[in-house]
Amino acid sequence: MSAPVIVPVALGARAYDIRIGSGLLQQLGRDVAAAGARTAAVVTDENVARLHLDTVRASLDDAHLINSAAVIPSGEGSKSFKHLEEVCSRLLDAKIERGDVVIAFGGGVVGDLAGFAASILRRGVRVIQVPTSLLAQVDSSVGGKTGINTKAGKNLIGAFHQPSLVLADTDVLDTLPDREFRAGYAEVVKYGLIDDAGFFGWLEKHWGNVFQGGADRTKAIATSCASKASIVGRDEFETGDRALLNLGHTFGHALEAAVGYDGARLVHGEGVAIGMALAFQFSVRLGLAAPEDAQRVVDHLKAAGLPTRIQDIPGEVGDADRLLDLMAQDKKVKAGRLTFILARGIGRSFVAPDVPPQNAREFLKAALDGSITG
Ligand SMILES: O=C(O)C(=O)C[C@@H](O)[C@H](O)[C@H](O)COP(=O)(O)O
Ligand SMILES: [Zn+2]
Repeated sequence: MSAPVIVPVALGARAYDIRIGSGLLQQLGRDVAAAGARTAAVVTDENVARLHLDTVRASLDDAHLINSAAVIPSGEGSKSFKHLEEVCSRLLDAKIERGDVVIAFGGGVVGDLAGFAASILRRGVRVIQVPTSLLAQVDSSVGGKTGINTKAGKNLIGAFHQPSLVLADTDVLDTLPDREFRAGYAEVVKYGLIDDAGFFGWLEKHWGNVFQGGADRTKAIATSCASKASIVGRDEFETGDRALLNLGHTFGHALEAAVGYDGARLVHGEGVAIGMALAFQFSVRLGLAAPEDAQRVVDHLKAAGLPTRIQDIPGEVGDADRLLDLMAQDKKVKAGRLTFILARGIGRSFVAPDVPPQNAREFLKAALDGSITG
C-alpha cells in the first residue's frame, strides 16, 4: 500500500487535510482517535452500509471508540427535513458530545446531510468526511457546503461547516455503479473547464484510464481536490471566486428540481454535465466563446457517456419559463438578477452577474426546441 496523497485546505483555524489513497477505511479508527474523540457516529446510506460499514466499524472498534451507525435510504430524496430530523435524533441518542465526531460515510447526499446535521447538533460538532463516490471524493466532501433540498430548489437550506479531515479511500470506487462513476466524472471535468485547460486536455487523452483505476485515477482526484482547495482557500463563503465551482449548476440544479430530484431520471453529476454543455453553448450565443470550444466540451462529456442535452433526460422537464422560475431560487441571485458562470473558452470561466433574463429565456427556448446542436 503506497502512502496517501495529501492535499491541504488552507483555511486558518479551520484548515484540514484531504488524504487520498488506498486502504484508508481500515485506518479510520486510528485517525478518529488521533482527533481526540471518544465516541463516533457514522452516518451512511443503505448501499454503502451493505458494502463497507463492517470495515469501518471494525476499525473504530480496534481503536476502542464507542461507535454507532445511522443508515439512511440511498438517493437524493434523503436530503430532506425528514431525514435531517431522523439523523439528528440518532446523533442525540448516541450522545455525541461536542468533542466527538460525526463520520459522513457515503456519497454527496450523505456528506451534505450528515455535515449539516453536525453543523447544528449542539451548535456544531466535528465532522470527518469519508467520501465513497467519485463525486464526493473530488467535490462535495471538500469545502464545507452542507445542506438539504426543498421543493423550491436544491441545497436551499444549509450551512457552511468545514470537515476536520477528508479521507478519500480510492479502493471503494471499484464498487461504484458505472452511472454513478460517470456522474462524478462530470465534476472532474468541471475543474478543467473552470481554469485549467491543460487538465481538460489531459482528461481528453486519459479519461479511459481514470475510469479504469490506478495512478491516473488518483491523479485526477488529487488535481480536482487541489483545484477546489485553492478556490475554497481564497473564498470560503462564496463572496466571489467560489461561485466558479457552480459552473453548470445554475442550469443543472434547475433541471434536478424540475424532475423532483428523481435519481432514476437525473442524478446531480448528470445535471452538471448538461449544465456545463449549456453554459458553454450559452457563452457561444452571447459571443463570448468560440463554437469549437463548446463542441469540445460536448464531445468529451459524450465520450465519457454523460448526457449533454435537456432532451437526454427521460420524460418532461417543463418549458423555459418553468426552468427560469426554478433558477430564480438559485443562491447566486442578487437583487433578483440571475448570475451565470460563463466562459471565454476552455479553462477561462468567469462569474457573470449581469446576463439579461431575456437572453437566458431565448437561449433556454432554443435548447428545449433542439435548435442548439452539439
Ligand atoms: O463547493 C462549491 O462551492 C460548489 O459549488 C460545488 C458544487 O459542485 C456542489 O454541487 C455544491 O453543493 C453546490 O452548491 P450550491 O451552493 O450551488 O448549492
Ligand atoms: Zn456539484
